Amino acid sequence: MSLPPIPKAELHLHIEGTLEPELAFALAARNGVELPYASQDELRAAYSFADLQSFLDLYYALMAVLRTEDDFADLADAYLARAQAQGVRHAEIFFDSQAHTARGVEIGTVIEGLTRALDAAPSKYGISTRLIMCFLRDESAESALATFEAARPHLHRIAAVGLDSAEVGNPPSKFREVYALAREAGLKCVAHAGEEGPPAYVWEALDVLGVDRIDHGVRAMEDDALVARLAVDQVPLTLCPLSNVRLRVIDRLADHPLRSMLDAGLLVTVNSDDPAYFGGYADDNFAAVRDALGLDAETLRILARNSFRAAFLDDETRELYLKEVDAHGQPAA
Ligand SMILES: Nc1ncnc2[nH]cnc12
Ligand SMILES: [Zn+2]
Repeated sequence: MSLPPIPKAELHLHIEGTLEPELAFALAARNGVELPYASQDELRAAYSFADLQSFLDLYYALMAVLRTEDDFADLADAYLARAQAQGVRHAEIFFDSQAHTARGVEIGTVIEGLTRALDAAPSKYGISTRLIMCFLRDESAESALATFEAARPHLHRIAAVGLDSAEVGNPPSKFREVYALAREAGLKCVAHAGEEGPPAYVWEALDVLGVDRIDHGVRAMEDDALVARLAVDQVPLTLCPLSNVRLRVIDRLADHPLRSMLDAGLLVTVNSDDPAYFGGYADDNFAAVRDALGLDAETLRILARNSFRAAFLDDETRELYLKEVDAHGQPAA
């Protein structure tokens, strides 16, 4: 009998990136939205990306089907069901508020819909969750500030802020002010940096925004002083291996720097980013790096432990999850 997937936390997951073609077509029919694809297969055939921007174009276009609280609840519920099957015990979930408010969907609709599914997740799927509101970095700093103010009545639902979308030309320092407000409000802070952008963006995320984690950060490996800083401070990096191949950050999975990052003493985790688009959920990413990089069971256990070490959990819950990882694959006591 094969072992169930190792228990893990997923820390880099865009809920809009879990929209599978089947659900996209179902929501399109429910909401009377016309999709520019004749079938699910035709839509899937469009999932071939030259870079981050070519993915983002499709990712934002498909969001047109998400309109009501029920839509967001159904989207999150479908993700949680898949995550459970992949051994995910805790999920910290991004959402792109501005991508919805720009289409006339209110922020409260998004947050209430998502939290309905998230609130049910512990009893329904045995998964604890956090919500992370991302600012779109290719929108203005003023738009991020307005988004944060619009979210104020909902901040009890939000654990952290993040920064995503088109990286190059949109450095973290552009968002200094809104991150200061978020921290003042008691939120944790993360930011995508060093995916397509240079190591300088990772430095800015650390020193200007004061982030608690870096999302991606693969390009940090180009800067030895930055690697030393990340190692000394044990700043978690949320890697997304299958995403990096699909968005051509690297050519082949075998070229992924994950192993050198571990060897450099970095606190790296493995995540799925936008699994509906990139060919795999959390455990699929674990299996892919295991096979491509020849990782042994102990290294996979370190990655699973790292995911809980890097999560926004209280110490007691973190310890419980770490015990689950250690017990995985051991004979019952
Ligand atoms: N991989 C990614 N990088 C930046 N923004 C994103 N939004 C959704 N997926 C993203
Ligand atoms: Zn991402």
